[in-house]
Amino acid sequence: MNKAILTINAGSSSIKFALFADNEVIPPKPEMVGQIDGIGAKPHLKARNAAGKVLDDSDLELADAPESQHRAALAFLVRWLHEHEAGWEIIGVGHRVVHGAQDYSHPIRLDDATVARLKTFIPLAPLHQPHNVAGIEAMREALPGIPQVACFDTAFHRTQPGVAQLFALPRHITAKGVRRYGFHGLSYEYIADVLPQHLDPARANGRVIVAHLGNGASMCAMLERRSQASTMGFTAVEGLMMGTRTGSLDPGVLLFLMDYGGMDVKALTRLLYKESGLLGVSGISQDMRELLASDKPEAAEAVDLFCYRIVREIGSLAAALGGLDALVFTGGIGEHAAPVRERVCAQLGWLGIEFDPAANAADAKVISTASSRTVAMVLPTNEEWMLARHTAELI
Ligand SMILES: Nc1ncnc2c1ncn2[C@@H]1O[C@H](COP(=O)(O)OP(=O)(O)O)[C@@H](O)[C@H]1O
Ligand SMILES: CC(=O)OP(=O)(O)O
Ligand SMILES: [Mg+2]
Repeated sequence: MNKAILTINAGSSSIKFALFADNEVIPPKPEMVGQIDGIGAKPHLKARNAAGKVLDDSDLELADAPESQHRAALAFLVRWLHEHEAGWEIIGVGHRVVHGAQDYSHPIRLDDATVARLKTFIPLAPLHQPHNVAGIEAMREALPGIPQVACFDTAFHRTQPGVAQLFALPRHITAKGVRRYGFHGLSYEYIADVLPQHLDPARANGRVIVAHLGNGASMCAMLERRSQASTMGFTAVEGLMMGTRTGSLDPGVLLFLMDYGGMDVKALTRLLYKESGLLGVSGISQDMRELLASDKPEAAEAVDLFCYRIVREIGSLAAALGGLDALVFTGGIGEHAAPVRERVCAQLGWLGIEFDPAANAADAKVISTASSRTVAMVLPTNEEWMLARHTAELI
């Protein structure tokens, strides 16, 4: 049988998985990819093999209540994999784990003690960490004895200067670990890794901002391809406006809502993570495709705010870097939503970006003109490949 590494990215409403062949090196293209999305609402499984053949595309009947559908979906996935992994021997499983706090700046092999440690970070990432841990537990149970590895979204950002990791809080609170961590690290690590293949060395190692725009969205400022600053901080709710998350919000709003709106922690968590962002402002959808296709003014306003917040934060990150040599778009929206890239880049002439609308509309790799002082480009991310590579290294 051929050896393979399985990767699991258990998110807030989806579980993405991929199977990579492992013969000494791991090729960037998986043998099989799939995802169960719509968890908590209308779960649906889609999977295809390396040749693009659809292996499954069906709604799942998961009887459980929405809150327990994650576990049910994982159990289903384990059964499904057993039926479809014919010819592959899984020798390791790599898990994306959103929060590694201050403890982990590198991927780790998982055991009972480390899994227990990861559970203590659940309050730091309530939308992600419980699902990440559930994925680990389900896979450890389903594949006993097979090594499992955790790769952290926060790890890439541990190179940030101290000042970029601090809140203006009293020291005893900072000492409890209330500091800025940053997320989407596997995506940034991948982009940092491939940047020299796409840019001249001076630019690739220069002042680069990467905009990871997916359901969750953040940006990272890099120098010498190492993280210097990020828009996300203590939790994955800071920074940019997202699908259903507010992004940065005047903390006074929270005090007001607690004092006069009768909202408690649970209600505020729901508001900040699930009811706001593109969904909250548009009142229509969290899905950028739907908003771009809509002619409702609320949809247009949501997209306007999304782009405006990106432009504002690019200004902030460029200030931290002392200028800008390249801007990279990635993630579902960054890779596919040309109108979003256009609105952002059109407002960045002052940072040296001379935008090329035709290249952008054609989804070209470089979307700035040949004479542009700063390069703007689109690079598809590959978090799964980073997971597989780290897992292979550690086992
Ligand atoms: N062709 C497209 N045009 C505009 N937006 C798109 C397109 N394809 C995907 N998106 C958007 O990308 C977002 C999901 O990004 P993705 O990176 O897949 O999310 P996740 O954070 O779940 O990994 C959604 O808002 C979706 O509407
Ligand atoms: C950290 C984070 O926001 O992740 P995602 O984009 O998968 O929601
Ligand atoms: Mg994502």
